[in-house]
Amino acid sequence: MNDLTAAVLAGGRSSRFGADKALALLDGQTLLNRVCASLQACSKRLLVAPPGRYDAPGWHPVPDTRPGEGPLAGLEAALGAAPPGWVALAGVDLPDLTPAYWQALLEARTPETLSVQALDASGRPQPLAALYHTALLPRVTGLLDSGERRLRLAASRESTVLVSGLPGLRNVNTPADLQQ
Ligand SMILES: Nc1nc2c(ncn2[C@@H]2O[C@H](COP(=O)(O)OP(=O)(O)OP(=O)(O)O)[C@@H](O)[C@H]2O)c(=O)[nH]1
Repeated sequence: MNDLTAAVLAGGRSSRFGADKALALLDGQTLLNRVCASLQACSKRLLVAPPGRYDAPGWHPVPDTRPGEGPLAGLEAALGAAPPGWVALAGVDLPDLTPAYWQALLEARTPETLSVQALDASGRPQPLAALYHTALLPRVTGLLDSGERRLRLAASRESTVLVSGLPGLRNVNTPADLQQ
């Protein structure tokens, strides 16, 4: 994962969880540390979150360009801070991601690809554990400027490769999600 920039998004409100879910524990580790561990092999590692909120050694803090405006805005900050090339974007609330998951996405790229996303158990792409090319930055900025906030529109269908059958897509939104 040498040519990959990691970007973990941790600027959310955790309103459904009721406390900061980045700091919730699963098997003795915070969700933030678990997600970061899956991307530790990346050459550059960015943590997109409010300044000073988390202590993550080895992770470069990146402030949101549009604080509180959601994951698409977090992606804009990540693509703007990354060197040209591929970015692995991860929500802090996907604690079962592994290096093997990211490796599978990397291997699915083709020359025309600008995003690689995995299909979850219900067959929907998971845009919060996905690869994005920095060439998408103008599109993402245009979407945000026009009032769009849906992360799934960050890349066109034609430029997105979908991968099925990958484990690791548990998404923690509520305390009950942690028990499953
Ligand atoms: N940097 C950044 N990350 C965000 C922002 N909004 C959400 N995230 C992150 O994106 C991921 C998915 O967030 P959600 O679960 O949809 O939103 P949330 O605000 O964390 O939680 P809820 O308040 O329960 O909706 C999490 O890792 C959040 O920390 C934002 O504005 N900036």
